[in-house]
Amino acid sequence: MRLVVGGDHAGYPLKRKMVEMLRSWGHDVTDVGTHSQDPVDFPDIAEELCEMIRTGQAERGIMICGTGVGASIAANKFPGIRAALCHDIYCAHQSVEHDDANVMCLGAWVVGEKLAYDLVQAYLNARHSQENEFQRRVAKLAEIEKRYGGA
Ligand SMILES: O=C(CO)[C@H](O)[C@H](O)[C@H](O)COP(=O)(O)O
Repeated sequence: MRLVVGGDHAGYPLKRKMVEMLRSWGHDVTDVGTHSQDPVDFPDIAEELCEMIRTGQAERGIMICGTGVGASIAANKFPGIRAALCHDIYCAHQSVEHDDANVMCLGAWVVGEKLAYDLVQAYLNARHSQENEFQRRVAKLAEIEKRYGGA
């Protein structure tokens, strides 16, 4: 899968390992940074990551900050982005199956490395359900964006 991965300074150590792991699994990964533990602002990383999805350069994104909260708040500001903060396996796959999440957010201060890999695997293996109720709800999210000025 074509993936974009990013994170702030708090997420950097896990993000670096995650990029390596995803590549070893055969994914085509773009790493939008950050590339050190020098402080950066997560909204700037989120913008770059989300733009790659919005322009079709990546199918899904994974964004890692300290808690995953800032990453998810920021990513959900961008039209067309459905970001899910997932720290359990059930949400990791259901966020795609029901809600077609195209960005998964993780907190590097919250989950360990091994759980993070399992969460990402569950997220990437999941597919959005074609059932009417789930399609309808995702379409309504897009309608809300249009009504409130999103592109
Ligand atoms: O967890 C986060 C936001 O929800 C991010 O990692 C923030 O950048 C976090 O607040 C980092 O804090 P720091 O004091 O700048 O390391």
